[in-house]
Amino acid sequence: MKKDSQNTDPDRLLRYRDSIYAADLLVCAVACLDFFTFLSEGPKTFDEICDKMEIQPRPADVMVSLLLSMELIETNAHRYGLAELSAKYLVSDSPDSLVPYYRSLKNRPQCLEFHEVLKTGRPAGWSSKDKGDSWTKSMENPEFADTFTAAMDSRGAFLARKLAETIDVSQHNALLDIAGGSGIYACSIANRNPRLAAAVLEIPPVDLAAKRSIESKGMSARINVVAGNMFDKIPTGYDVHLFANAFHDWDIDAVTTLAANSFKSLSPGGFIAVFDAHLNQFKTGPLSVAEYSCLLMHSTEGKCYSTKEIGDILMSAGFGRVEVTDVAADRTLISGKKL
Ligand SMILES: C[S@@+](CC[C@H](N)C(=O)[O-])C[C@H]1O[C@@H](n2cnc3c(N)ncnc32)[C@H](O)[C@@H]1O
Repeated sequence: MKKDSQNTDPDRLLRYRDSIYAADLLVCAVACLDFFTFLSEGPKTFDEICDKMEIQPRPADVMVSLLLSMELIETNAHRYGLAELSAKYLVSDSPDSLVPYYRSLKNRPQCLEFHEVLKTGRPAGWSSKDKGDSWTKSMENPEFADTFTAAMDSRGAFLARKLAETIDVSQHNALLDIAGGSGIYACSIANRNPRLAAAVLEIPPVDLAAKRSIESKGMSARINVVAGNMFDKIPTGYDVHLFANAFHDWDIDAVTTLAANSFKSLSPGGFIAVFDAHLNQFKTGPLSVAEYSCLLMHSTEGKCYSTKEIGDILMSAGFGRVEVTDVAADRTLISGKKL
């Protein structure tokens, strides 16, 4: 029987799914890189880690955040060193070493893929599909795009409702949900704000999936779908730009371009709303976000950014009054105003 106090928020279920790649990255760090033995020589800077391990900054950054969040490494004065637990158990020549135990799993496909992503910086196939296309390429296939968009829609049933309860658009007129997927965020926010006009910008063929999904929610009269590429042009006439779970698919240069495109086309007085799983400013947690970042680093060109990284990008694009608000399930809303 259900207890009165039982929490039915799906936080745990989201986390089980989103953290699925994290343990493989730990195995890869221990068994493929022998990373902790390397650190046992003494604390290293991030650049030294990348140079000596011959790994690329984007995946290396995700690995370092994961190990910091797991409290397996520590940071001091921009150097990373061993924590007590890893010094005892994850260094090859320690008498208590568990390295051989981890090494016995190093041929797991996901572990080998991580080694490749770390070395090249290029993402592996979505869902570790053998010789599969990258996520960006896969999204050009209408069948994959439909399945992926339905997945995003199901996650949005909870998260979009929570965001709609949090975001204040009462002084604004028109929202553009950029890379809006099924349009569930635009629908939820429009439902809660009857005066607000709303549209979804999506790249073909996902624009068609968005149209179908919006129609199935009975929202076609309120939510327009615009087909287009957010890197080329963001349509004008909107005073709220929502990027929900969109920045995390791209590297930092691409995210910088998106923020600049947004600032250019947003109406004066409007604001950008970045909704995502963000690391804290020191990139030491939350652990659930550091774990999710492993999946994104493995399968896309992105990762989970920190609140500081996004804040800095928004400010350099020209946005002011940058604010961070907790929403739900370790997701945050970062907003910045075009003053
Ligand atoms: C992770 S999904 C997030 C979808 C939605 N915002 C959500 O949270 O449910 C990322 C979306 O970005 C869209 N996308 C990728 N590249 C794009 C581009 N160049 N222009 C517009 N949308 C793009 C994809 O089609 C996909 O729907």
